[in-house]
Amino acid sequence: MAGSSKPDWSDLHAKFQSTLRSRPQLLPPQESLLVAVSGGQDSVCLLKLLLDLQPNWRWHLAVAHCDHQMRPDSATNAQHVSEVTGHWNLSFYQKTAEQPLQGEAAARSWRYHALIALAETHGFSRIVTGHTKSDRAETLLHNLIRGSGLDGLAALTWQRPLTENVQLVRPMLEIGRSQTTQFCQHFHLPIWEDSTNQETRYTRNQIRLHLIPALEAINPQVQTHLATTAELLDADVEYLESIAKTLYTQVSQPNLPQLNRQLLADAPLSLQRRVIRQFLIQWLPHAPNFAQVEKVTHLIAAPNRSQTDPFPGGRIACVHHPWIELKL
Ligand SMILES: Nc1ncnc2c1ncn2[C@@H]1O[C@H](COP(=O)(O)OP(=O)(O)OP(=O)(O)O)[C@@H](O)[C@H]1O
Repeated sequence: MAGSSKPDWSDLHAKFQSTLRSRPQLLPPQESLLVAVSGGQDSVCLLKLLLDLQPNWRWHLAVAHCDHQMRPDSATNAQHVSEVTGHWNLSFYQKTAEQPLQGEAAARSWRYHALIALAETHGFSRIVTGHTKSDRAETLLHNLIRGSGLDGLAALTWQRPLTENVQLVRPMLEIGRSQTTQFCQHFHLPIWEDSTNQETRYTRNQIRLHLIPALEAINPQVQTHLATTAELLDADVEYLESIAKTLYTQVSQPNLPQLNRQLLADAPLSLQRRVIRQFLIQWLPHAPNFAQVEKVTHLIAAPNRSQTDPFPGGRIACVHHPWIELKL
């Protein structure tokens, strides 16, 4: 395995460094970074890049691995990451699920909680993941197929707060998976091959193995173009969300589940939907889906005393002019 004390500078090192310089808020010098390493090529590539740049940037680096217990070889996978980390003289933190997790979504949700807990406990301000440009393109397509709005298409942002003290950072969004493959081969990095990667069991793998190659046959640059689309939409989402947030404070009551529909009536539909989504997120136990947001949006112009069916948890939205109220 190639050491990190005298890095053999590659094009990818230069590209990565240039991304960090052009986005100085991502991984500022001396920051404490908890690198989320699955053992796969993307996160191992990320770890080597960070290690090689570390002398200049003086970060405090450590590695976190989450064992979802979803595969029979998951403990060996964790052991592999621990050994790679030891070889590079970094601290290693692991979380193991108490019981095998069911499905990708459950695994992801548990993983983020586990990573946040590790970061909070050990004083890391940033969790850094190996998401690539290819992941961004695949996530955009995945969300498009599911009928997502702008927010889902602005897939995988560079950085977002997870808690008051911890940020999630994805510094490899300009790097494609073929580049991480080449990098790992060039430096003989020890990669853990995920046994589910080549299976088409999950939608995301189907997108990766079938849809992207079909789109690349039409336009070889499709991954870059999709990632650019996500980047553009991300800025639009940020802008719309900031206006919606201001409008929400103007039309809502601080501690009551009420919205002033008279004030909302003149806003564009796009903002009405965003405000109502924020309202439902604040007052319902689960994030609302599109149909639920639509039902409440229709109440803006509905006759007095109109109401929706009950939402999960039993609340209904009803019109009590000029208010839309959530009631039990
Ligand atoms: N078991 C794990 N332990 C630690 N980090 C992990 C693990 N699995 C994934 N990661 C981190 O998440 C990144 C993305 O991995 P992957 O694409 O497999 O996840 P995902 O389920 O699609 O997650 P997301 O919804 O966040 O995209 C990896 O590069 C790595 O940084």
